[in-house]
Amino acid sequence: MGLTMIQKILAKAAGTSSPEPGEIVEARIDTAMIHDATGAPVVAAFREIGRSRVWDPDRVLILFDHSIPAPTESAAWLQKILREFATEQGIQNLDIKAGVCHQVMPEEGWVYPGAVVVGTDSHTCTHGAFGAFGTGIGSTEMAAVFVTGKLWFRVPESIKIIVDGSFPRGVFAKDLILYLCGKLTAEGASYKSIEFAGPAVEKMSISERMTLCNMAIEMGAKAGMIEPNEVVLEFVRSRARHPFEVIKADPDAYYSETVAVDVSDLEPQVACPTQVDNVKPLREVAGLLINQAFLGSCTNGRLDDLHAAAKVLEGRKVHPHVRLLVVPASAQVYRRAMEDGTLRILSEAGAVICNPGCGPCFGGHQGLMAEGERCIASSNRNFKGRMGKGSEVYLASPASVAAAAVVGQIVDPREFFA
Ligand SMILES: CC(C)[C@H](C(=O)O)[C@@H](O)C(=O)O
Ligand code: SF4
Repeated sequence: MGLTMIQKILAKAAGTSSPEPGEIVEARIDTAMIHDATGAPVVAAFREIGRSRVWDPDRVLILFDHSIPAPTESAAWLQKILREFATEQGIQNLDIKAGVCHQVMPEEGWVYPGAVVVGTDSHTCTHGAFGAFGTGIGSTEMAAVFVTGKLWFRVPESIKIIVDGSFPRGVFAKDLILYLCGKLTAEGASYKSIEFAGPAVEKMSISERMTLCNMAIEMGAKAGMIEPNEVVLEFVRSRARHPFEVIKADPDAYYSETVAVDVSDLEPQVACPTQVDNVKPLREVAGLLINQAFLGSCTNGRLDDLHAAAKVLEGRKVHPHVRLLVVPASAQVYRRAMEDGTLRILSEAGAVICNPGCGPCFGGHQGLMAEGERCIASSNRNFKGRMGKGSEVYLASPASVAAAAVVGQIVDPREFFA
């Protein structure tokens, strides 16, 4: 029996030949990332272990993204702890302004095919878009990684999702992943690795691949992975911090489940409060009034997402009862959107453009809601009270977010793409 992508990556990182699903392996870590929201407990756990030095300061990355610039004194305090830790440990890779960790890591070459990437953030699964094994870990696990450079994993089984067809106008990768969350449910892939494949995925841009892998965790998956194509390889070749090897699944690999989808007749989707798998065709909730629209996050805060929104918003105005918050996922995205005129279009339409980071996605700052208010968001979670106690979040594509911002209610975005 052949091996899946995750089996092969773990085999290489652990120096074993063919680990079976369920087996425990100890893998070498290529990149270890902590951020401002979860970094301080890692430092505390590291101190408790009693070692003085991290195993390799050049493989440790500290990013400030959740609450930047610090909106509270306690956020500033957590960041101070990390700055001091970086200085003490000789960690050069600390960035306070680059943007959302999962966007910045590939941009800066921390993610490449075959790499084992861990972060104290659940959406570290995004990095499967580059053929890496990325996964979120806890703070004490990260402290152990800081000491040893290794971590044990139970080798996951894999689910294969084969995507065929071409997206209709106004329907995007985000609609596909929302549809899949609804179909597989929030526990449907618990501790499994999801491999996305098929002709529609092969054609996808880096950004679309990231959107898919980003939400693997919303189905409970340990990882989401896609075999890199030439576009991905071209991107990583000029950036990768270490030599890498492209790892593909064997043709006769074992999958616990195979799901086939054709996107040709997919329609815009929305995940209704308060679970990511509470997914409906968007038309079923069309007409719901919204107070806020959020375009950003590690799911959909990239240049093509801003472009999709700009296409809807060009020459139009954000509805007077709505605040549209645009938070580019990274400083690079921000600059490109500035250079190509996208930010001007969004600003002229009435959007509030914030500095790169997580912003309102997790209810941190830059746009919380009052009780009874409703937001349509391009992010990945709509849990109870996430963006403010008693408020509601509907998850959708950037196009659906922009369309709702114009009309003041949830509306089918396809009419803007006719
Ligand atoms: C704050 C952090 C631990 C959290 C996560 O791990 O996902 C956040 O990024 C989120 O999206 O809810
Ligand atoms: S953008 Fe949102 S989902 Fe992504 S890491 Fe930040 S808070 Fe988490």
